Formats: sequence, C-alpha cells, structure tokens
Amino acid sequence: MQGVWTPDQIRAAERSVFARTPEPLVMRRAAFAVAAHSARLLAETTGATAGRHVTLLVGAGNNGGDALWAGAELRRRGAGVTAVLLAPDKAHPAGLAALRRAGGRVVEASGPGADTAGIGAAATDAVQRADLVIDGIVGLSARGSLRPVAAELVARVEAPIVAVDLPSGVDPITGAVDGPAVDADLTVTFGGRKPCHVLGAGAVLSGSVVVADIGLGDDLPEPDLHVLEPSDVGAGWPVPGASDDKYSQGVVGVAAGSATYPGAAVLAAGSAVQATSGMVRYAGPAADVVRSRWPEVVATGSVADAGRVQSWAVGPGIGTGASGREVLRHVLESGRPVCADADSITLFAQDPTLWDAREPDAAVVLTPHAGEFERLAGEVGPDRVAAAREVARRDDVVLLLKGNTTVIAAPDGRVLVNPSTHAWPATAGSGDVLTGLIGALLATGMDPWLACGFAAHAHALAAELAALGGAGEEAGAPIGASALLAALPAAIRTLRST
Ligand SMILES: NC(=O)C1=CN([C@@H]2O[C@H](COP(=O)(O)OP(=O)(O)OC[C@H]3O[C@@H](n4cnc5c(N)ncnc54)[C@H](O)[C@@H]3O)[C@@H](O)[C@H]2O)[C@@H](O)CC1
Ligand SMILES: [K+]
Repeated sequence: MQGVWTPDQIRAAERSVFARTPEPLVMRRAAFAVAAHSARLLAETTGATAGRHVTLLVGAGNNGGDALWAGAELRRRGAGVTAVLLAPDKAHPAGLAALRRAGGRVVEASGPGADTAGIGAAATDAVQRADLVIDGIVGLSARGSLRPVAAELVARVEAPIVAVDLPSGVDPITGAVDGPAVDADLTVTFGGRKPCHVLGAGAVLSGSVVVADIGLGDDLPEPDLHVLEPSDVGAGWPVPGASDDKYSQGVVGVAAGSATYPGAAVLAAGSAVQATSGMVRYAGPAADVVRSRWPEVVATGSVADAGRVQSWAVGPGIGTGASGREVLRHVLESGRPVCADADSITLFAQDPTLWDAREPDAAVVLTPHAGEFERLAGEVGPDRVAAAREVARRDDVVLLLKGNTTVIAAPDGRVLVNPSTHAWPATAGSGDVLTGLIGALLATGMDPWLACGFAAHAHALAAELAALGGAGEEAGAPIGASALLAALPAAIRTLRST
C-alpha cells in the first residue's frame, strides 16, 4: 500500500529535516533526482543526454529553484539548457547562479520580440527546439490554474514534460483543474505522493509518478490517504484453501432487482458468484431469472426465506417504495455486514429512521455516485475526500464515493483512493457488479474498507480488460456491464499474478 501525504504534512516534515540538514542541501537532493530522471527519459526518447536540449519553465518559488538546480546538473551531463523565467525578479537566486555557472542560458518569458501572446522570441525558440521540458512553474504553493503567459508557453511544448513535484496548474490538495494545466509525462515528487497525484484530473496529468527520497523518512506522520497496489489486491484476494468448503469461505446474500427489472439481480448475483468461491444466495422477485442465468445461486423469493448469510449486498433495482424499505430493514436487522447501493441509498435519504434497524456492531458500506451522495448529504463539492470522510464519520459507515477516482472513507478517518486512468466502467449496470463484488468480499470477513478497495480495483481492471479485449490502449471499444462481469475472472487472475 502506498501512502499519500497532504502538502501541510510534507511541509511539517520538511521543517523537521531542516533542523538537521540545511535547506539548500535538501533542495539539491530534490533537484538531483529531477535531473537523474530527466536524463533517463531523454536517453529513452532521444538515445542520449549529451547534446540534447532541455528547457526549464521557471516560476517564482522553490519549485522553480528545483528546476534551475536540475538544469545545472543536466548541463554537467552535457545537455544544452535554457531557463525561461516567468517571474524574472523572483526566480530562485542560488538556483539561477548555479545554472549560469554551469553554462546554462537564461531568457525571460516575455523578453524582447514578444508576439501577440506576450511571449518573447528566445522563449518561443527555447520551447520549440527542446527535446525535454522541465516544469518548475509552481509546486506545493500553487493556487489556481496556469496564468496566461505560462499557459501559452506550455501549449507550445511538443517535447515530453517532466513536472517538478506536481504538474503546474493542478490543485495540490484536490487534484482538480479549473483552467490550463501542464500535462506531464513524468512527475518527480519528493518524500511522498501528494493528493494531486492520485485525485481528479491530477492523477492523469501527473503521468508516471516517481517519489524521490529527500530524507523526510521518519519525520512523516501516518499518511492522509492510501492507494492499493495491484500486488496488494492480488496477494490479499480470498481464494479457497485446502480445508475450505462452500460455507467456510462465506455466504453472501444478494437482494436486488425486481420482476420487471431483473437485470440488476443478474449482474449483482453474477459478480458475487465470480468474486469468491463461497456461496451466493439470492432473495427477491427475480429469483427465476437469476437461477436460470446462474444455476449455482440458491434463489428464493424473499429475504425472510433466504437462509443464513455472512453478508448482504442490497439495493440495485429494489425500488424506493414500501417493499424496498422492508428489504433494507430486514438485512440491517440481520446484524451482518451490509453493502447498500442504489435504491438503498435513496431509502436512507428519504427515511433516516431506517438507521435504527441497524445492529450497532455491523458494518454498513454505502456506495453512492455524486447524485446519490447529494441526496444523503448535499453536493459533493471539489474536495471529494473531505466530503466522503465527513459522511463516513457522521453515519458510521464505509463510504465509497464513485467517480473517475473512487474514494473510500472509513468511519475512523482512513481513506483509500483508487485513481482511474480510464472511464470504461462508466456504463449502465456497472454499479450492480461492484455491489455484488463488495458483498462477496464482506462475506469472507475482510475489513470492509479494504473489501471496497479490492472490489474497486478489480472492477476497474475488469472494465479495462473487457474494453481493450487484448488490443492496445488506443484501440478499446465501449463495453456493457455484462462484458465487465465476464472479465472479472481475468482481472482477478491478472491481479494475483502481479
Ligand atoms: N522547502 C524546501 O526546501 C523544499 C521545497 N521543495 C520545492 O519547493 C516547492 C514549494 O516551493 P514554494 O513554497 O516556494 O512555492 P511554489 O514554488 O510552489 O510557488 C511559488 C509562488 O508561486 C505563486 N503562485 C501560486 N500559484 C501560481 C500559479 N497558478 N501560477 C503562477 N504562480 C503561482 C505564489 O506566489 C507562490 O508563492 C515544492 O513544490 C518543491 O518543488 C523541494 O526543493 C524540496 C525541499
Ligand atoms: K511543477
């Protein structure tokens, strides 16, 4: 599992480090890492570092300082380096001096011969002839998107971009962008990942992220967020052991769908069948359809007749009327962990007294999309992590907030983030598959917070595998939820083989 730290946590750790190690030395470490990774990328894309041209985009703060020191190091490795200063009066003085000593060239963004966009001729030339561009425009102190001159320069870049710490223009805390921003091929960050590397547009605009060690080590507190690695999910995925039988691996009850709309039932039950080797019970008006599609499911007409289960997946397609409410009340009274999705969420929003049916010790997972979240607790807003965390605490639930980045908050404040680099799961019925997956993992006794993280991971990978169908990333085709469901075993195999 990877940790993610807020800018405030990183700054506090840096202050402790500065008590032992002088600040300029820490900056040199950061810059050296930027230079080393830039040299590697240059070698990969052009075959060499020496003789290639690197252009630095340099803003007003220490982020620009890192870029300037990195430029000095690349110059020593034989690259031609030009720094384009966006705020000439505020450019980091020591970094600027180091670059000049190393034989680098310095030009102003709005220097002589400026065109209608306000960009000087030398700056345009430096950006256009670059083999690699280093983005040191703004870092942890960033506010808002790129300013016009920076945006115009960045728009003219055709070479690969290495972002220092984070892609400029992205909000460091939320990963959101509200205007032009750098789209980096590689981000070299320091001490630990920041939220913008895993949330919102920032997760995509960061490109690949490498974390350079600048000695923060023991000074970092518990991470603010966590990200599961594929290998974490693969290693922890429940598979049958030598002494297991169908009951010992957990029995999940699925209460979903209706006679008129049996699709949700078929998808949720099917996903539970494929998630683990335990047993799946179905309870509801779509029993005949579920049985004919999934003969291994033990299907009955109502939750009262379902028999013993270790968890419930409830909600998709049960309706928001009296019968849906009774189904939800029944599963809450069971004292088993419950994954409540779709209509269940609307039912909770309509009638908060439903919470009274809940056994205090039994975990409840809610899986709203933004619209369902709004019914529960108002608009999500730009800080999706804060929104999910607040409702998880308030309602004592594990809250999985759907979206391009899935955010999973536990009542004790822990947050898992599942950054998605594609939108293939955005299709009707996809949520029903997720509900079945979570329900099945809950039945194994897994920590509900982790169960959600595992499910979100496998779900996103299954969608990707189904959409790509063995073709390259550019050649995917839209899929429906049935194709996503069919790709679940392949996704689990892929995760277990990492
Ligand atoms: N404290 C340290 O010694 C270390 C800092 N490091 C670097 O320092 C960076 C943070 O440096 P700073 O706190 O000086 O701040 P930045 O370099 O992030 O920002 C500098 C200034 O840019 C302005 N600004 C804010 N948003 C802007 C925007 N959208 N467009 C243009 N200008 C904008 C603000 O006035 C801000 O104070 C980190 O991201 C990292 O790169 C690293 O060198 C590691 C050690
Ligand atoms: K940057």
